[in-house]
Parts: sequence; structure tokens; C-alpha cells
Amino acid sequence: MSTHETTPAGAPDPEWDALVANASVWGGDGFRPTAAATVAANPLPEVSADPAGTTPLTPAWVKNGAGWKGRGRVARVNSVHGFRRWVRRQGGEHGHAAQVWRGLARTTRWVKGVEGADIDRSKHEARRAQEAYRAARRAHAHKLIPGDKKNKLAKVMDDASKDSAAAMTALAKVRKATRARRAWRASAVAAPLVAAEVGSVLALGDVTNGSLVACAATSFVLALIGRRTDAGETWTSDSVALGDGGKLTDETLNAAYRDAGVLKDDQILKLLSPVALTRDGDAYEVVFDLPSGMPTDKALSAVKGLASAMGVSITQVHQGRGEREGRIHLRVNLRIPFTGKPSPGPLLTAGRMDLFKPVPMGVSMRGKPIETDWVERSGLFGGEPGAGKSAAVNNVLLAAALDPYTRLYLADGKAGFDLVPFESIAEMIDTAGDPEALLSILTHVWEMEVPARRAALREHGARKVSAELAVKDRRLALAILFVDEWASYVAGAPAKLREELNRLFQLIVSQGRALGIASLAATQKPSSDSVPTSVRDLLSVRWAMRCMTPEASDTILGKGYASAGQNAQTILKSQRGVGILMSGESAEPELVRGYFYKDDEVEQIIGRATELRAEAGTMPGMAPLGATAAPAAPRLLDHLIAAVTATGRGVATKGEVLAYLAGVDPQYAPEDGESEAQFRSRAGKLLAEWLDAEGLEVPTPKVDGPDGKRSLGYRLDDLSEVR
Ligand SMILES: Nc1ncnc2c1ncn2[C@@H]1O[C@H](COP(=O)(O)OP(=O)(O)OP(=O)(O)O)[C@@H](O)[C@H]1O
Repeated sequence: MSTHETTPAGAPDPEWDALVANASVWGGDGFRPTAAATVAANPLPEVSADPAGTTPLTPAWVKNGAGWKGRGRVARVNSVHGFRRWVRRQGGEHGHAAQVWRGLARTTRWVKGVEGADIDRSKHEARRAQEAYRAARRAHAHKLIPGDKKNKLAKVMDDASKDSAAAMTALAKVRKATRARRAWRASAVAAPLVAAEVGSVLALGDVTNGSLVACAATSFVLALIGRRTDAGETWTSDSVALGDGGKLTDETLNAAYRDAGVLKDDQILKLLSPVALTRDGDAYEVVFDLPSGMPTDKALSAVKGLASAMGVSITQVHQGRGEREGRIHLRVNLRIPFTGKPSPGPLLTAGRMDLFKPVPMGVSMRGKPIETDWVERSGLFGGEPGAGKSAAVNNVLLAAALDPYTRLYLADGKAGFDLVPFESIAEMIDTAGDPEALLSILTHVWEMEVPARRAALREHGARKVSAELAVKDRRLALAILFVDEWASYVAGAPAKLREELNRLFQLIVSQGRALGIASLAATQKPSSDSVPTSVRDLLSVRWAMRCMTPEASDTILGKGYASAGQNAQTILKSQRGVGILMSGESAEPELVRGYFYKDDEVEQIIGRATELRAEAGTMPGMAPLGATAAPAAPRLLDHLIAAVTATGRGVATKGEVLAYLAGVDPQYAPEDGESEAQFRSRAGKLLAEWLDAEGLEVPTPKVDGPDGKRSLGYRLDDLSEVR
């Protein structure tokens, strides 16, 4: 123990006197010399144990009005939601009426006890003894029986009679004992009821109110007895227990971060919001700052330790980066997320899509629909076999299919069935894993799509595609190039072909973006040999489904993400279709479960896409690139109607229609050196082919020509009906 040299009491102390005389040397609100001077007369003033207001575990929100307001809001929301949950609960077997009823039934059963079985057994014995006696009596009553045998039967009858009487006595005894036991148990039940009734009446001094209180108490006890259903379940949906059973509070939160090694013993988290349950009661959420000077990554990388400290699975803990370094948005799910039924995909009910608008991809852990913009984007989908990559990519492909102007170039290196349903609507497709086929797709995109788009952009004086430009000029509608399992293609290709594939893919990915070509790749084994690094770095949207290793996860998301807590290896096998989605250059990775479209749903959507495309004249082969160079070209039917309307007679001959078409579409214009008959024959054939391709069946009756002569033609009424 340290000792201090002090001035003896009562001895003059010039230094102390000087200080007392000059009180201004004491600053702040604490200990003042005036109080010290009167220490003998008055007790010491109450000194705050925490003058700076830094008491450990005092959250920051407590100290301002907004924090309390927020807390109040949380409490209000929690009670409203609690009440709603209670109301919902009343309808089912966990409702309080059901509980009371179960309690009553159980109490009655307990009072009745198991003695019923003893009575049944005794009854059975008595019945058998009676029957034996009756049989013996019948046998004895027989007339033609020799004397000594008759005597024997008389003895048997006597014995049976005695047995029967004994059985009847035993039955009466069991009944009596049962009645006594039941009465005893009934009084054990009744006593507290009577006590409650009498106690309440005496306490309240009023029979009605007393009875009501006694009734409520009885119901409460019965509800407790009937709390568990017959299957042994209790009401849990309003339970807020986390992991091993505790609640998340300011204290347990700090303790978890301390146990996980993020905080030292003397450090605390600065809570910016109260630890509160979310509206749906699915998770706890809180925002806090780490102690000053501590980087966010220290907490992000400790997710395993945190999960262990909280007694939950690693997939239940989600730490998001806050607006500034050291700030964390923590969410701890009460249950493992994404293990229930997947949400139905919105494309099932969507009509036509516009790929220039964000595409619905899935649902976040918070149940928020996640959409991704695919304009000027490209994407990489990675994960172990069966993780849900194809299902995830389908979200983009099906949305693209429902935009009738989006062209699809698809290739499946695995030669599987995932892309087969798209065969009828894809511009070019390879479902056989043939490297040569992939080469022709990439060559077409690079040598046809890219130059055509460049030319169109130049014509419009624009630098990149936009929704407005695409409406004006369909050449600039978006296109999707999707290569599934690139590694399988290059593995089966000779070195030269491999090089060419790599070269073309890289050129398309890097230059196609601004031109409206979104390139997508999916791979089971994300590594530099499965998707060339030069290409991978250019793919802006990344979706890492479950991976075997943290390194594989990092290969998809980028170096360092796994150690910072974004590790797709931690996704459980049961969480199919779940992945860490990073949708854009600056976006924070987020755990998302993709919408899942079953095979028949895919077919249904593609059926609708086919109709839309046929209607828009964009089925493959119907509108080759460049053929629709006219801005927002009207459909053929529109031209026919315009041609017939132009005559003013409500009808038009074929000759008149072809002459009109020649004026609006260069395909129908007479070619150099073509005679009138040749022109009519060629243009007529072309018209018939296009009508057929568009699935239009327009009648061609004989109609009056301008000169009154009748010839084959079209009627406005028929055309309007076809429309
Ligand atoms: N979002 C999802 N929700 C629910 N189940 C899903 C989801 N995504 C995928 N699944 C399930 O996982 C299975 C495998 O999915 P999918 O074929 O997309 O995996 P994959 O990663 O493409 O596999 P592979 O690499 O072998 O092609 C599906 O058949 C489906 O049952």
C-alpha cells in the first residue's frame, strides 16, 4: 500500500490556505475547495462516479432525444406486432380458448385417473364368474343325469356361485376405492378454486368481481396446463430466444464481441440504436460504432467467433459496413435464413419486361426484393455444382426473354438441359458444349452485333446505348451473351481455338458493355483457368453461391472478401440458390436467395416470351439485325392497315398494298431491271412469307380496284379483326 506524506492535522499549511483563498484554480463541476473547506461541518458533496458520462454499457442513443424517440418507436412497433401475433394465434390450437379447453380436458382426465381400467377388469371377472355359474346351473338342471354325477355338478354350481359372489364383491370394492380416490383428487382440484373464489371475494369485498377474478385465475391455470398441444408443441412464434436461449441485449452484445476477441476487456461498443427485434420478429438489429481507432474489418473477420459466442450458426450473423469506418449494422437472425420455401418469382405474373429497367433477382435476408441493373453490366455466377447458378442466371435470361427486343446468345459448355427451353427464342444457341459452335456465336457477336451497334450509335451521335435510343432504333436494344461453364469449352478446344475464344470473349466483354451487350458467365470452379482472369476482372456483377473454399469465394467476389466476412463457403448446403450478390462496382455484397423457376414455370414464361416476340416480329430470323433500321419500325400488319386505309375505300387490291409497301420498306421496293410482273411476284412472295412468319392469317377476298375491276386484296374489317 502506498503512503502519502501529509501535513499533521491542525498544523498551518500556507500552500493549502493560498489555494482556498484562490478558488478560481479549480475548474469544472467536480470537487470544489469551498466544499473541502467545510468538510468537517458538512458531508462531502455527492461526486458523480461517472463525471464524463462514459459509464460502460451506456448506449449513445440514451443520451439524446432522437435515440429515445427511436426506442419509443421500436417499443410501439413491437407491441402492435405482438398484439397482431396474439390475435393470429387465437385462431389456432395455440389460442387461449384452445389452451383452456385442453387444460380442462387434462384436469378432468387426471381426476378420473387410471382406475377405470381396474373397474373394467373387475367387471370382466364378475361377468365371467356369472357365466360360469349360469353354465353350472344349466348343467345341474339336466334331468337324465345319474345320481353321483348330479352331486358333483351341484358342487360345481355351488363353487361357481361363490366365485361369482366374490367377483361381485371385488367389483364393488374397486368401485368404492375408485370413488374415494377420484373424490380426493377432485377436492385437490376444487380446493384451490374455492380458495381463489373465497380469497378474491374477501379481498375485493364484492361477490361479482371476486368471482370474475377467481374465474380468470382458474382460466390462467387451465391455460397453463393446456399450454402444450397434444403433439407436445408450445407457442414459440413470439419467442425471441437466440441460439442457446438468451436474448440479445446491450450487455450480451458487448459480451459476444468481447468473447469473439474483437473488444478488449475495458472496451465497449458505442450503440447508435437500441438492440431491437425487427418488425417481423425474425431478427435482432442494431447499429454501433467500434471503439475509436478499430477498423471495421476486425469485427467483420470475427464472424465465426461472434456466431459461436451468440450460440447461433454463422449464417445467422450478418454485419454490414456502415457509412463510416468502424460503424457496423448488425443483424442476427433468430433462425437460419433461407431454409423455408423459396419466394415465387415475379416473372411468373410479369407481362412484358424492359431490360433497361432493373431485373428482379431474388430476396435479401431482410426479405427485401433485390433487383439488378444490367445496362452496361456483365456478370459472373460461381459456385459448386448444384449450388443454384443456373437458377440464378435464369432470372436474367427469363427477364431478357420477356423483353421481346433483347437478343439472346447462349452457350452451355456442360451440354446440359438448362438452356434447351430457350432454343426457339435465342438468336444463336449451343447446347452441345461444342467449342466450334461457341466460336461462331462469339464471331457473330463480335463481327455483326458489335459493328452494327457502333454504326447505329454513330448515326445517332451517341456514345452509349440508352432506353430512349433503343426505342428509337431497335438495333440498340440490349443483347445478352451467356456462356455457361467456360472451362468445359476451352478444355475441349485445341490451343489455337482456345486462344481465339479467349480473345473474342475478352473483346466482347470489354467493348460490348457500352454497346448494350451484357456478357454473363457461370462456372462451377471459379479459378483462373475456368474464367480467364482478364475477363473475370471485367465482369461487374458477381454472385457467389456456395463454394468449397474461401479462395473459390474470393475468386468470384474479389480478393480479401472472405477474410472480411463475405465468404460463400459458409453458405449451408441446405441453402440452395443462396449466394453473396455484389450487384455493381460500388455495391456492398449482400446475401440473396435467387428466385427459383421450376421447369414448367420456365416453359410457361418462355411460351409468353414467344408470343411477345412473335407479336413484335423479333423471333429469330424474323428481324435480322439491321432489317429494322427504321426507328421503332411499325409491324407488317400496321403497314397493311395503313395501305388499305390510304385507298379510302375500306379495301385495297394486292397491287395497291405492294405499291404502298414499296414506299415504306426498302425490301419491297422494285429492284433495278425488275419488270412489273417480276416485282409483283417477288414482293407478293415476300409479303406472304412475312405474314406466315408473323403467324398472321389474313383473308384475301376479291375486292373492287380503283378502276372498278375486281381482284384479290384486303379488307379493312378483316385486318382489324386479325389485329
Ligand atoms: N433459388 C432457389 N431456391 C430453391 N431451390 C433452388 C434454388 N436454386 C436452385 N435450387 C435447387 O437446386 C437445384 C440445383 O440448382 P441449379 O441447377 O441451378 O444448380 P447449378 O449450380 O447450376 O448446378 P450445376 O453446376 O450442376 O449446373 C435445383 O434443381 C433446385 O432444386
